[in-house]
Amino acid sequence: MAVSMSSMPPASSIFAMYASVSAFIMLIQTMLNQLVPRQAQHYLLDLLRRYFSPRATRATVVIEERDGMSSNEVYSAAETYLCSQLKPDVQRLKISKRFKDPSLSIRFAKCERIADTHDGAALEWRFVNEERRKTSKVIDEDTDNVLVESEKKYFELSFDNKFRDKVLNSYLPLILERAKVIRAEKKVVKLHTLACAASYASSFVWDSINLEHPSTFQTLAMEPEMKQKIVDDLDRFVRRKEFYRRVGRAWKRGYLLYGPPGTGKSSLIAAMANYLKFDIYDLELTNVKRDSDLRKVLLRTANRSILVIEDIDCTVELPERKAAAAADSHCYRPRDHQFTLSGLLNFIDGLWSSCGDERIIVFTTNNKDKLDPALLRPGRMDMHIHMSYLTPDGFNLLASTYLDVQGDDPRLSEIGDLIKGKNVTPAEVAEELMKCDDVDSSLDGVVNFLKSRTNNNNNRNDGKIIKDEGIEVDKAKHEDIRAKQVVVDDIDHIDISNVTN
Ligand SMILES: Nc1ncnc2c1ncn2[C@@H]1O[C@H](COP(=O)(O)OP(=O)(O)OP(=O)(O)O)[C@@H](O)[C@H]1O
Ligand SMILES: [Mg+2]
Repeated sequence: MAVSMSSMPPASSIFAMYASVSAFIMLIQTMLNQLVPRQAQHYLLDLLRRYFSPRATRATVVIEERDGMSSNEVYSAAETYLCSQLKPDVQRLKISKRFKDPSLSIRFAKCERIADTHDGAALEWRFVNEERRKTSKVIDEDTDNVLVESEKKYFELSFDNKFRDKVLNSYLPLILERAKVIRAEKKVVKLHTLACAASYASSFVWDSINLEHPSTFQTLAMEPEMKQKIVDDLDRFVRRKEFYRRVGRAWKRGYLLYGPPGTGKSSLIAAMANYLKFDIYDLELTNVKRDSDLRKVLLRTANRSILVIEDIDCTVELPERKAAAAADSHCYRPRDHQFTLSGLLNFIDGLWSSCGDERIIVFTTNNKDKLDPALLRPGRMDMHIHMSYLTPDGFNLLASTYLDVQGDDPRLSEIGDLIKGKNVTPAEVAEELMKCDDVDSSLDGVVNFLKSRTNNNNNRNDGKIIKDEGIEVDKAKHEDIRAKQVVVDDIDHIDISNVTN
């Protein structure tokens, strides 16, 4: 962004001003000819000209599309802001829409002038699109994409020079904020997963698709107070930019979600992303072999995003934990990886989080008691959230979203009583609710399902439990894990002791 001065008062007043200044200087020159030596005359006249020449009254800010090889945030914010409040005199626009994008993307197609006002200041924007004779290739630092530039685009923002401070210190920051809000409203949340780019040996790229997960806080069956605490915590986090800066902390927040399979951990992550409109980076650690690779992939994640590491107890092995993990976990996978949990945590706590803003990190586990203490120590994960088996309140919510049956229906209280004391997951009950279209049959199905389950255990008739990823686990071993979880769950229903207010 460059600020330039130009003298642009009305033509008549410029003429009048110059005429009187010139006459005055000529008079002085005549006097000087008689009084002052010739060498000193030049110096004095130069001083006088500078002093009396008219001052610049207009300032122009130039905002180019690119700043070197990076894209210019101010340019993109100005484009978003100005296109969001198009005036009828804008003559030509570019409209596009990618499949699945919810709304149209609008850009200027040719040079345009747009007027705006801010706090008493009249502002004039000019969009300029200059064709280039020669195309040039640049690599976008933000996206690593190769861009072919055949045109130069920039905005010029002109205003009376007396409003210079107002424009730089309040108008442009306001436009950055407005653009952020407009983009957030329109934003399609993306899910990024790691892919190994064949063309760059051992380098990783994030592949992205639109996040189609429809989970929201409204559809999530959880204790209402717990849900509210999470929503409040997210709200507080995103509005506390200044707070984090003031106390010298990286603007990041960590959540540990723990609980049995099918209780909604992944659904909660999707609900968080949909609520905040933050992209998700799903980091599958088994794909990463070294600490250095991990750093590279983390540094390629964007701000306002959620980094998710699922099943952290299974994917990060510490040497001393290998034996125990091999003995009693279904998900132990031998690996030759040269990175460590402490490497991951140090990087997340240190460099990575300090070079970005609004970062959320979520770890999930089915076995909180198997986690390394380094992950659980105070200050590491800000909030520990227990995703529990289904409760009567949770069932009411499922009945309302799946069947449109409300809480005052007498059949719900019967089901609520059956649910108390039984370890059934929301996923299991949701499956029952999906079996038929008819409300009565669905509720009968849930009642039969619940009656078939004995209190507080997960007996199934086949003696085996099929877990995620198709791995079969002995029922006895699984129940041993569940039993431990029940004890842990009772203690740590929800731990928000480290939540800073
Ligand atoms: N709390 C919940 N509220 C609403 N639906 C839920 C909830 N928990 C689970 N479900 C339903 O069950 C499905 C599976 O849940 P989800 O994948 O979120 O569980 P999870 O805890 O992540 O399981 P895992 O530990 O196996 O990864 C969801 O798609 C959703 O339909
Ligand atoms: Mg999951």
